[in-house]
Amino acid sequence: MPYLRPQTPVIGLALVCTLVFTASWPILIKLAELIADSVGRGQLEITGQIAGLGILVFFIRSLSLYGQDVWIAEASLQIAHQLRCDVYAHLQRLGLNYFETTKTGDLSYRLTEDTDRIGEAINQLFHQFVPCVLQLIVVLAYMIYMNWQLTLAAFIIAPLMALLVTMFGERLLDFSRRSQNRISDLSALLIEFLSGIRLIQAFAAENYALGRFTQEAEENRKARLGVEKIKVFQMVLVGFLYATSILLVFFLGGWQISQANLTASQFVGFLAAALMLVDPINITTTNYNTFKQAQASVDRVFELVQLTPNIQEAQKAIALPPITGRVTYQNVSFGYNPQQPVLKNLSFEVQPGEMIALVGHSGAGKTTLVNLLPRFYDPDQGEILIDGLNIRDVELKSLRQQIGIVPQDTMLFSGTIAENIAFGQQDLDLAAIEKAARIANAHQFIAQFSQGYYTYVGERGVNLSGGQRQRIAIARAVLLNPRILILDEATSALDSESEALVQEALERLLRDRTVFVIAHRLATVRQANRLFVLEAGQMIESGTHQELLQQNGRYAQFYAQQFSS
Ligand SMILES: Nc1ncnc2c1ncn2[C@@H]1O[C@H](COP(=O)(O)OP(=O)(O)OP(=O)(O)O)[C@@H](O)[C@H]1O
Repeated sequence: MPYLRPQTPVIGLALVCTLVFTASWPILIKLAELIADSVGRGQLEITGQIAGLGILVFFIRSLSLYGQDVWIAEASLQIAHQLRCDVYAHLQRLGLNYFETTKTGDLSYRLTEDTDRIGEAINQLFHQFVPCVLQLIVVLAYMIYMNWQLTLAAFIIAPLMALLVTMFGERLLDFSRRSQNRISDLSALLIEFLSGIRLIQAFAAENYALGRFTQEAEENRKARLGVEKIKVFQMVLVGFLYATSILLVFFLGGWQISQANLTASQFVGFLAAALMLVDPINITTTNYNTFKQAQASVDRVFELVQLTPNIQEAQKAIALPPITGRVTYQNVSFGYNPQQPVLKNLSFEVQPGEMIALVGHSGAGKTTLVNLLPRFYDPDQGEILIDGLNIRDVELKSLRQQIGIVPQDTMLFSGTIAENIAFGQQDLDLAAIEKAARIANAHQFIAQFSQGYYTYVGERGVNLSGGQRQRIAIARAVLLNPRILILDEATSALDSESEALVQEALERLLRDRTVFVIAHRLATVRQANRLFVLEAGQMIESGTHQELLQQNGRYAQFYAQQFSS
């Protein structure tokens, strides 16, 4: 309803057209009766006049049909569009934990196909269903007025038809749900396989992938076949019952004519009316099926709307003022699931401009520790403060805008290099983008492309090397100019020239900021003001590289394993 309401003026206009269209039915029936009469009597002039009138009625009908269909299309497409945008906006607010456990293909299917199906159902509701129901009522009323006995004969089977259609509708809903879930699974699998095609080819796993794909496609075929069988069976049955009723009408009509209770032309008029019911009966039955299928889509789409983001803004959240970058963790504990704590009672304070290198074995909790700072997750216990303000009390956007992240693998979105550097910003300031790219040692390679900053990257564009991507990510962070920076150092080795360029760019980026770096390089740990050594979610040592080496504790061991060679 909230989506239909804004469209009421447009739908209202369409319904006016529908009424005009419907009103033409009894007129046409009357004209059919009159023309049959005049043809029977051989009155050519009157036949011509009636035909002329008929053309006028058909012309007005056509105009109103056009208005009705165009306005309804406009309203239903607008509703589907609005719904799609709203659901996407809602999805974006859900926490990372949701996306980690959900298949992208499934979500994308719900936002594309399912939403379309809902729009299609709304279109059919107003474009076909309402006009057909009105037509049924008007024509039926006119038939009763003409000859109630014949009408009764024609509709004696109607309750049985209605019962069958409803019964089939319920089964159809069930099958549609299954079928839509299946196709959604198929599209999820397809996205997974296509994005991992390198791996599939590298492992010569084509047959394995094809096997899984075929199996999923087969399930989809079966589910679809179920839906189609129900629809076809229902259509055939309704058609059979309808034909039976018409034959009954012929029998009763013939009897009435033989009794002189009915003239042949009246019978033609009645039959014309009865024929005008064929389409609406067929269409309303098909529409009913479409609605049942759309109901499954509505369930699937609104299931997403009902998800509540696990990261909520406080009711009286304030915008985080420009920060200096002091970060405090107070007794922070966190686990992705409650039974398995990943961070255990962490407490530390980092001063503005300090560079902290996080070191520890894989799985020690380094990424998790920094993920809590932009509130990708909230701690189960304890508090995190920035400049003395609890991050739960500030607006998410203002918090995240002041924290820059340079990930290990840089994701490039389809678009120009300039758009990728100024990612998330509405207006592109090319001078600032170029300046950032120069600081990030990226300007040189960008300038070599014939389109420069307007070169298309990502899907359908040029592919950049690992080192180039990293420098784009650094340029992004330079442009954002955050006080706090999180850097996940790439583990994959670059060639020495590229490595030197990235290193130099990083050194410029890190200057005068509070930095958390998940360190994989010796140069970084040496450069850091302090190292935090994590093990099983606890900070077991902290200090400078030299201090920790002198302590000859866990870091010294770790250093010997990781860096000394
Ligand atoms: N999204 C997640 N859901 C559930 N468990 C997770 C998730 N991310 C990480 N973990 C678990 O939390 C623990 C810490 O992971 P984390 O990624 O923080 O370690 P790390 O020190 O950054 O490791 P690495 O150096 O390998 O990246 C690991 O046991 C990991 O399996």
